[in-house]
This record gives sequence, structure tokens and C-alpha cells, in this order.
Amino acid sequence: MDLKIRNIRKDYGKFPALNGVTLDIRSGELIALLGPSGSGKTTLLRAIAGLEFPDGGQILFGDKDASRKTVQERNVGFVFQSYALFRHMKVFDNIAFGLRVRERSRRPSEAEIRRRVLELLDLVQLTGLEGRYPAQLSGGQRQRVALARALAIEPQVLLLDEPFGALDAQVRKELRRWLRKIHDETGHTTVFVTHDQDEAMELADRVAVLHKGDLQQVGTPDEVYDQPATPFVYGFIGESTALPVVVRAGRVEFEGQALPVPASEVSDGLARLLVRPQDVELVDAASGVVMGDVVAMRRSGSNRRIDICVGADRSRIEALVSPQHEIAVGDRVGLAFRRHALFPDEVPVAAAARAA
Ligand SMILES: Nc1ncnc2c1ncn2[C@@H]1O[C@H](COP(=O)(O)OP(=O)(O)OP(=O)(O)O)[C@@H](O)[C@H]1O
Repeated sequence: MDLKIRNIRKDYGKFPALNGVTLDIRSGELIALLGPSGSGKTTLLRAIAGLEFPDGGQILFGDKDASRKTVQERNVGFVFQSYALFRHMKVFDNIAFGLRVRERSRRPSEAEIRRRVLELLDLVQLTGLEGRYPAQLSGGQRQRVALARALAIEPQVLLLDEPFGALDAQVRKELRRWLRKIHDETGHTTVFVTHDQDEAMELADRVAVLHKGDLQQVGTPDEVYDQPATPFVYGFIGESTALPVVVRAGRVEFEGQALPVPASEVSDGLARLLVRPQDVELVDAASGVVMGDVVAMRRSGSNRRIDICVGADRSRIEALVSPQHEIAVGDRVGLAFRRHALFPDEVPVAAAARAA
């Protein structure tokens, strides 16, 4: 089942939670809605589910307009962060619930329900635990029951809202891999919400990045990481620091000095040169693109993080180097950038940083 989201708007009071979002989700795709808190991810997921009616726009399930259809009519499976299992029901009955409450004409026989529940228990690797109550399960197991329950109704679309949010890091990682496997086995169109970029990048076929109700970019994990469409995406996915620059007559200048960086499509005016820490190279002071002073360093996993202040504004650039790299706080270094991105800047970066 493919989904077409057309110019969806949702306002809460004067505030647009979704600002005209258009997104095509392909049949069988696993897509992540990624963004910081308050960016509109849950609102979009709830609009797809039919739990929220948008103020404008259209949602198509296949070629049919589902905008005014109820949750039941849309036949979506929904998994929330907070398990939402029925505590007084055993695992078996939790999974069977969606089938048992169907109107008689669409309800499978008890034998068929049993067959399907046992099959799902096998899929989510919980065979043998069907007689337990939710309180007798671990968080990860409960979440797997929640997924089995959502899958039981054979949904056209599976919607997951931070499904692993409440679990510890190790369990989250395991469930991620497991969810990907289940997705590949069942082939459902799946939309999941997360604010965790690693989760989105590892799990999803494509990532839709939201910011303040706007869809900033949709692409494969490689596309959003390597070709970020906006400064927000560049900053949100992966790490980066920014150098305030000026584009003048097609040249990029930092504090009056021309940098060996093409201005590309960026027109004259204030701009931001964004660099990821792993793309900052420390060279000797004379041969760098810009010069700076090492002001701090700390160990970070298998690397060393170096904070370097450059220019009169003391803009901070971060570099990631090998711990073997001989360097000390107070050293004057040259910086070269292996890769970078240049974006026009409506707000002067230095002024914004000072205001903050
Ligand atoms: N029922 C509501 N009434 C008023 N404002 C709401 C309501 N639901 C959401 N909002 C607002 O809409 C915006 C988007 O909320 P939404 O829950 O979609 O964000 P989110 O990206 O899912 O955030 P989080 O990661 O924190 O869950 C937020 O500013 C939020 O305060």
C-alpha cells in the first residue's frame, strides 16, 4: 500500500504543527520521520493513522482519499512508545484482541485466530510466553507483543511512534535489527517516528527530516547525510560546526581572506561554511585555509576531539583526530577542510551566536 501525503496542514491555535507537508511513501517501504522534539513527527503519524484530522491537505491510501476515514477504515497497525498492552489480558489475548473485536462478518474463527496468534508469536520470538501477563515480561518483550498485536489485524500500513523510546540502549539496538528483519519478512509499508538519528539511519530505507512543521528533506540515509538540503539537516544529521563567511563576487571570504572554496550556487552576501569534525584536517599553521588556536581537547571513543577558535570572532570549529596526533591546548594550527557545505545565511552566524 503506498501513501501520498499532500500538503498536510495542522494548526494548534496560531501555531502550525504541520506546515504543508507533502510526502510520498512507497509500498513496502520502511520510512523514518526524524526531527527534534516539537517538529511535528507525531502529529504527522497521527494524521496518517486517522487519529488526528488535518486542517488542510489530503492523505491517499493507494489511490483512495483516506483524509476523512476513521482509524478502523484505514486498517492501520499502531505501536506506541508506552507498550499500551492490556494489563489484565495474557499475551495471547492481547495479540488476539484486534481480531476478536471485529464485527461478526469479518471475524475469523477461534481456530483461525489461534493459528494466527501462534504464528505471530513465532515471528516476534516469544513462543511459549503466550500464557504470561504483560507485568511478567521485560520491556523489550512487551514491545514485541505490542508489535505482534499491531500485525495481527494484517494492517495495510504499520505506524510506530518511538517504539523503542523507553528501552535501554542495548535492547533498543537489538530491537532495531529485529524490526528491520520483520519488516523484510512481512513487507508492510512502515512509518516510524524517532528523534534518534542513529536509529533512523540504521533502520530506514528513507528518512524524512522535519523541523518546525516543515519537511526539510526526504532521502536515503546516505543522501541526507552526504547531500543535506538545508543547514538544519546538515546540523541535525551528524555533527558539524559553522564558520561565518561572506560571498563576494563569487568568492568565499573569511574575515576578508579568500578561501579556496567554490561559492557554487550561493549568491553574494552572508553565508555559513559548515564542516563535519571528521572532515577538518589539522595542518601546519602556514598551509591551512584558516588559522586557529586549540582551546580544548577531550577523548571521544577511538578519536580525540579538538576545539579550535578561529578569527576575530573566535568562531569555534571542532576537529576529530587520532589520539596519536601530537597536539596540545594553546597550539596554533592551520585548518584544511576535506569536505564542507556552503549555505546562505539570513541571520549573521556570529551575531546569532553572541545573542545565544
Ligand atoms: N493536542 C495539541 N494541542 C496543542 N498543541 C499541540 C498538540 N499536539 C501537538 N501540539 C504541538 O504541535 C507541535 C508538534 O508536536 P508533535 O507532537 O507532532 O511533535 P514531535 O516532533 O512528535 O515531538 P516529540 O518528539 O517531542 O514527541 C508541538 O509544538 C506541540 O506542542
